[in-house]
Amino acid sequence: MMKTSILFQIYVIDSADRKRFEETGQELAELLDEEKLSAVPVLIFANKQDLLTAAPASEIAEGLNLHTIRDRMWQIQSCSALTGEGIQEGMNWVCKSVNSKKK
Ligand SMILES: Nc1nc2c(ncn2[C@@H]2O[C@H](COP(=O)(O)OP(=O)(O)OP(=O)(O)O)[C@@H](O)[C@H]2O)c(=O)[nH]1
Repeated sequence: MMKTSILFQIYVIDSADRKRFEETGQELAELLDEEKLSAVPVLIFANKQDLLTAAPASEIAEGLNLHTIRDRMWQIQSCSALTGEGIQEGMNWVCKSVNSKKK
């Protein structure tokens, strides 16, 4: 029997916790450096968008230098785990990316 494994990464950021953006950026960079997971699609959820204090996804993307990622597909999706907003869109992107890699 042939075994296939589907790999992807999901990273959840608290968009309202600006104090931790720097730490978050370092953690994400380490995650992306992980050799074994190179080329694996990565979805970044910019969570807690229901809060007025939340930084917009575009600002987070810029702060984390996401546009410098070249070795894998990536997507940042604003969402709220509280209201459910954006979760489906994010998961759709993951499914699409995983499928496009299989071809
Ligand atoms: N307003 C709001 N609160 C959220 C959202 N998602 C999670 N929370 C709240 O944030 C708090 C932390 O959530 P956890 O699920 O414990 O997250 P965690 O990453 O384990 O938290 P840390 O221990 O801080 O790293 C909880 O009180 C959640 O209810 C969201 O989208 N909006």
